[in-house]
Amino acid sequence: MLSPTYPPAAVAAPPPDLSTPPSVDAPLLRVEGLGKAFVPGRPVFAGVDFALNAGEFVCVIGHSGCGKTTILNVLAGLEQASAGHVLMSGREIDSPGLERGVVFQGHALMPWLTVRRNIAFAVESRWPQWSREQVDAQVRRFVDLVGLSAAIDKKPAQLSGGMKQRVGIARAFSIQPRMLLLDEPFGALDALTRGTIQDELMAIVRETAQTVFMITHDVDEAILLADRILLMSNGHDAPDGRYVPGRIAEVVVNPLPRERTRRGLHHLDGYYELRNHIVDFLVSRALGAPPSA
Ligand SMILES: Nc1ncnc2c1ncn2[C@@H]1O[C@H](COP(=O)(O)OP(=O)(O)OP(=O)(O)O)[C@@H](O)[C@H]1O
Repeated sequence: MLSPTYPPAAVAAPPPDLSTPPSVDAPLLRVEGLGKAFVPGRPVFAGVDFALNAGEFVCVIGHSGCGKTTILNVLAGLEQASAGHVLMSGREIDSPGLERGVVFQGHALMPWLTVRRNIAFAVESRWPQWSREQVDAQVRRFVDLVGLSAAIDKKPAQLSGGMKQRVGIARAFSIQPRMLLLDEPFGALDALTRGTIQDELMAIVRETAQTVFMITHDVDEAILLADRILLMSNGHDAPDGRYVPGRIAEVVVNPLPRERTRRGLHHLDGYYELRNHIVDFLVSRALGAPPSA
């Protein structure tokens, strides 16, 4: 079954242009009937279907426990699903791979290595045939992109939380993955640093046409960054006693202009409507509560 979409099709989509044939481009990633049960008979989520097109930025939002990280781990190949398939360019994902870069909330840097060596380690794994000069040029390019050139020979303990998270992002981008998987990458940062890194991430994603799947709890972050936002509901017991697994309850297409900025976001037509729609979902529908009278 297709997930409902927001805004309603009549408002969101212009009439189809019948003068050109429909696109035959297959999505980069296709998730079909995905389910995961840690406890038999009570899957965290089930029947999760979505696709990611190349160059698209998709965020997933939902309350704690609905299964966001589990889905991301399955896409990363770090966890096996109980049901369904994840296909990347038509091939099943069943293990980690360098075509998928992952950034977690904790930066997961190697504390004994400098920024340069942390990133070089990833680059050397991706291109083992590269010379030392090629590796170093790639490292410097991505360290520069996240504004850390001055800290390239420092170790993680000498960096702030925001700087460490930038190193994690530079490392993920430096292997030029076909898809980037971000699990609340800015969750531990203060609001100011978070805003700066959001701007940087957006600039890099636009520059590199990167495909991104990102988990966030921050509605404004999703509205700023995402082309589409997947709203997930939690598994719960329905009033009739049936167990209802978590699922993607709705797919929200971001109608705001793609060249938006953090500062200008709340001045854009449609911003408050979109924000209220997502917040309403989180407050009244995401946990499976019956609609209030
Ligand atoms: N390895 C595991 N063994 C048993 N249960 C697990 C395991 N991993 C996750 N779970 C359970 O699955 C559910 C979904 O977890 P998950 O971390 O995917 O949720 P989430 O939506 O990412 O939550 P949060 O927003 O808090 O990070 C939770 O109830 C969690 O306790």
